[in-house]
Amino acid sequence: MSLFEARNIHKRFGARVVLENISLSFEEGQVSGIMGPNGAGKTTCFHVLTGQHRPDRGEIVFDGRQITGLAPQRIATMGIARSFQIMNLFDDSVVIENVMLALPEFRARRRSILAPVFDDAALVEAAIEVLEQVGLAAKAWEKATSLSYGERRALEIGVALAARPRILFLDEPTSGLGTEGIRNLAKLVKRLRETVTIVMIEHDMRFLFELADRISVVHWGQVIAEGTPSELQSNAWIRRSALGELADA
Ligand SMILES: Nc1ncnc2c1ncn2[C@@H]1O[C@H](COP(=O)(O)OP(=O)(O)OP(=O)(O)O)[C@@H](O)[C@H]1O
Repeated sequence: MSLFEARNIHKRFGARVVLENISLSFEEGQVSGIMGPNGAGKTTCFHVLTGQHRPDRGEIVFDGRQITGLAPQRIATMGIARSFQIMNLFDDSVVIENVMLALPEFRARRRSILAPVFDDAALVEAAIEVLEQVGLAAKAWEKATSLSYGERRALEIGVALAARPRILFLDEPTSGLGTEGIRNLAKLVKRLRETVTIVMIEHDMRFLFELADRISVVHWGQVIAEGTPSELQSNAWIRRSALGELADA
């Protein structure tokens, strides 16, 4: 059985049907990609899978357990983490504090986010470990605002990893990054896939085709194609569509 499965998901906003009978499955230890044109329903799909939106129909199963309709906080504690399209960091804090605040042991021990955190050696050590995973340990004590855009993206992933998820959802991780930032992010994803299952929405085809084991193409709120990168490169629809920039590469 797949680690994560969404079956026959429907989602509408008023009269607008955004997801129409979407089924997706993500295997443990793999990088899964979701691609599709703007407005296809990809982000809505992530919102439904991670609990921000309740589906109108369908079910979501994680590690054999029904999570359909559970609150996002509950879903997060079960080992499902996500990053958002818009970066969501505490800019006035130092890098390490962003991670510390997201550690489950911080949440368990501290009642107020205003309480001092740096006197807790175990928390600092746990946060440093996460920062090492995303290549930011050397910048632990710098202000979050001093980071480059690519480093901020890595920190955002670190914040998601602080919950020690089994599956990590990334919504357009390359957005806003230049060539070097994308290259560094690709290296980071390759490292992280050793320890966490990854699902990412991505417009950058080169990035996605290089990293993903399997890709689902979402269009008009449906999965219109699915397969390995090489299977998809020969898919007639992909070759015809504007998404097929790699088809002839
Ligand atoms: N809360 C909402 N209420 C009404 N309509 C919504 C809501 N959220 C999304 N939509 C609509 O659903 C459609 C799909 O949006 P969504 O953001 O999921 O697409 P997407 O594939 O992620 O696009 P992009 O690649 O541009 O991020 C859009 O037409 C959007 O306007």
